[in-house]
Amino acid sequence: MAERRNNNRWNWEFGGTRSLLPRLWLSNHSVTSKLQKLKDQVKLAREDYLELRQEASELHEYSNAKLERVTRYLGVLANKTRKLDQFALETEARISPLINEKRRLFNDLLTAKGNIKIYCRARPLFEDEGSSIVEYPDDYNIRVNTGDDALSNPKKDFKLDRVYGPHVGQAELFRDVQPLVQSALDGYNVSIFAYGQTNSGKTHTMVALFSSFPPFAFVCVCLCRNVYLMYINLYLYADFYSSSQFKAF
Ligand SMILES: Nc1ncnc2c1ncn2[C@@H]1O[C@H](COP(=O)(O)OP(=O)(O)OP(=O)(O)O)[C@@H](O)[C@H]1O
Repeated sequence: MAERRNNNRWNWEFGGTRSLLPRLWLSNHSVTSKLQKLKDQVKLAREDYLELRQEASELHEYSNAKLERVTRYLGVLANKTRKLDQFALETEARISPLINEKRRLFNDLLTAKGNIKIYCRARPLFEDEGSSIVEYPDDYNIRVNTGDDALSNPKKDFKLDRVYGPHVGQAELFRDVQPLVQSALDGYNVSIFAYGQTNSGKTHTMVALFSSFPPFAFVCVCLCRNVYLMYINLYLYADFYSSSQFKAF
C-alpha cells in the first residue's frame, strides 16, 4: 500500500512536471521573442533618433547661415534706405522752389482767366412750379423769358462764365471748381459762395458739392472757413435782396 502510495505520489509529481515544462518553455520562448522585438524597436528608434539629430543639426546650420545672410541683406537695405532718404531730402530741397513757382504760376493763370467768375446753376423744376421760363442756348448763356409782351423780344440773354442746366450733376460742376480747390490747397485765398433766391439750390450745390466727393472731403475742411463764412454772409444778403435782384433780372 505504502509503495503504491509512493508510486502515486511520484506519478503525480512526474505528471505535473511534464505539463509544466512545455508551458515554461513556451512562455520562455515568447518572452525571448518579445524581448527581441523590443530590442529591434529600440534599435529602430535609436536609428530614427540619430537620423533626426543629424537633420536637426543640419537645419540648425542651414538656418544660421540663412539668418546671417538675411542680417547682411538687411544691413545693405538699411544702407540703401539711408542713401535714398538723403537723396529724397536733396531732391525735395531742389524741387521745392520749383513747386512753389508752379503754384504761383497756377494761381496767376487762374487770376488771368478771371479773378471773379460767375457760374449760374438752375435746378430741375418741382412739379408744382409749372413750366420753365428759362432756356439754355449753350454753356455760357441763359435765356429768360420775362413775359413782358410790351417788349419786341421778351426773352433776355445773360452771358456768364458758365451756365449749368438742370441736367448737370455735381460731378461736372466739381470738375470746374477743382482748380480753385487746388489753388486753395496751394495756399492761396479762394472764396466760393452761392447766391440765389431761397429754395433755388444753394445748399444742394455748396454742401453736396464737396461732401459727395469723399476724396475731396478734406477740401471742405480746408475751405470751410472761406466757403461757409462767405456762404452765410451771402445767404443773409441773398435773402434780403433776392426779390429786388430777381426783378432786375
Ligand atoms: N441740382 C439739383 N438737382 C436736384 N435737386 C435739387 C438741385 N438743387 C436743389 N435741389 C433741391 O431743391 C431743394 C432746395 O434746395 P436748397 O435747400 O439747396 O436751396 P437753398 O437755395 O439752399 O434754399 P434756402 O435759401 O431756403 O436755404 C432741395 O430739396 C434740394 O434737394
